[in-house]
Amino acid sequence: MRASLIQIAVDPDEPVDSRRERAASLVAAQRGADLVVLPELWPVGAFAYTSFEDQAEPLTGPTHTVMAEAAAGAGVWLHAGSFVERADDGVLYNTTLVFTPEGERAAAYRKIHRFGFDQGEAVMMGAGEDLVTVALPRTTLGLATCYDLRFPEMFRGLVDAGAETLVVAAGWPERRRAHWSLLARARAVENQAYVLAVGSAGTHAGVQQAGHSVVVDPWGEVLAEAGADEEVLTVEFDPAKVAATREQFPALKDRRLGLAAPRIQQT
Ligand SMILES: NC(=O)CCC(=O)C(=O)O
Repeated sequence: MRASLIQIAVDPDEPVDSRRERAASLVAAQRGADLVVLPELWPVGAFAYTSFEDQAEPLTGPTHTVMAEAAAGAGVWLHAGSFVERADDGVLYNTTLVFTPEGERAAAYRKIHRFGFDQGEAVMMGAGEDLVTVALPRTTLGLATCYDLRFPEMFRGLVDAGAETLVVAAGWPERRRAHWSLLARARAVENQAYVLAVGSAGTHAGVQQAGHSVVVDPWGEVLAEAGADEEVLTVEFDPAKVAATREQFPALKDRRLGLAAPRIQQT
């Protein structure tokens, strides 16, 4: 399979509509790929909290329209990163869209773990409740967004639901880049799955982005890694390697599920 990770730069001086058109052009240039992935909140910027209200869109708003057309135009599965969704009841969500090569929406995932502790996204947005997987012809995607990367139990849930390729769309800051690289590899090794982690470039509301999108195989090897600036990272990977790795080194079979609520001995 060939995947293209579009590490788009978010420049506050670029109008959102222009960036949307630019993202669509970048997707159009990926014809021939099986899967194209964009990062978290690239229309507005993951840390541009003061713009969330103004830039919120309904599920089928401009980002949905432009990305559906881009997927169909290029004939690719498109993980369109995430955008600020305003639900019918007015609640905002950090929502990821996935489109088929025909431009049909295959999935929508609302970010489960909101970042910011007592501010920003954590107080401005609702939390998703559902794990989401998407069956492609040769692999099943498990969807996660940025801060989700820190929660291994979520990824194990995705694997239990059949995910073999874990896609993390992020707007990860440069100052915690070491965590990004480490956690992407950890999620791949512990789940014996591919991890496609796509970040953004540029500066979101003064927060320098890490870039360094990365693709890790089920053995924890880094297959490809981007630099800090805008670029498209293209990688070929073999989905069959997930089953092969799980068979050759069957650690997932050694899970002690009965200990999910372990007895505690205190002395
Ligand atoms: N947008 C995010 O979720 C940022 C996450 C982050 O900065 C971190 O986990 O560190």
